[in-house]
Amino acid sequence: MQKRISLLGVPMNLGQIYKGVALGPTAIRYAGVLERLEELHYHVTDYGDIEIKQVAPSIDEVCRLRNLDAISNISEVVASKVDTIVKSGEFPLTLGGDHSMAIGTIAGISKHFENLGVIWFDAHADLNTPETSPSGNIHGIPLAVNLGLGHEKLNTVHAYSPKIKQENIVLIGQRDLDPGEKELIKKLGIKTYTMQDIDQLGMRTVIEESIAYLKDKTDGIHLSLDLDALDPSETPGVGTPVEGGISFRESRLAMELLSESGLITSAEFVEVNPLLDQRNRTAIIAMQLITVLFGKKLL
Ligand SMILES: NC(=[NH2+])NCCC[C@H](N)C(=O)O
Ligand SMILES: [Mn+2]
Ligand SMILES: [Mn+2]
Repeated sequence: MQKRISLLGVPMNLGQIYKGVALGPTAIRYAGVLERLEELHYHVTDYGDIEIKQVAPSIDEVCRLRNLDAISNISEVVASKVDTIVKSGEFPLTLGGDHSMAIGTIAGISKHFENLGVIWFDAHADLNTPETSPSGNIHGIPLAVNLGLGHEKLNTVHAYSPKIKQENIVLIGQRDLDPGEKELIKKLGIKTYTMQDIDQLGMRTVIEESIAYLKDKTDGIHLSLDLDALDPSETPGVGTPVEGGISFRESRLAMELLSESGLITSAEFVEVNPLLDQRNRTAIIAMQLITVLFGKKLL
């Protein structure tokens, strides 16, 4: 992995209903992420947080998505910033913020790759479309948007679409899929390791198979890690917790294997909400997973 990292906070909270997720980047910084990465001899440039102006909550009259225009505008800003970071040759490490930020991050990153792979580590698939979304919350649709299946105003962020191909995606950790998402996964044949698959195969096999699946057909892999992939007993500070999740130790193993593969070219850690957390535990776990992804060993 590269020795230069760019850290960028995206305090996005318009993709769901809990405001506290805007404090996620700050909480992960307080957990010491910058210092820990420097101890691992990375040169870290901290670009601070993207400015997110708070807007009056809105619901689009036609498609029922919440805060559509605001998220579309912010995604453009995020995409440009991340694009600049990738151009500079540094590793983009973004901290969230709700998962709707992945509309902007992947828009900025994927432009630089022919075939960007994406590992979506999440209790959810975030593959709803405006038609299938049960909530109208845009954090439930970013992966579909990146496939070009979202709303026009989101699909066209950074002036190209689609951002990624269905065969370059691996989903890991799912246990709460809406009916429309299940249909889409089957229709598109998206590689998916639900919690049942993780229990059957073990995390080592899941990650080894994921790497084997993506390795030859992609020229970079983005890790999009939603902290709600982990079990809420270990990461309670998330807005949409789902029981029966991945343990911290399995997650750490996953990060270790991804680190050793040397294939990860960008990463984001999202959905940390300190107002729903206990003693900053969720941010601390995010920080620990980040350090393992960047090569930290226990001995
Ligand atoms: N990034 C997340 N935590 N997404 C949760 C999505 C929940 C649900 N599937 C929805 O569309 O509303
Ligand atoms: Mn999730
Ligand atoms: Mn998510």
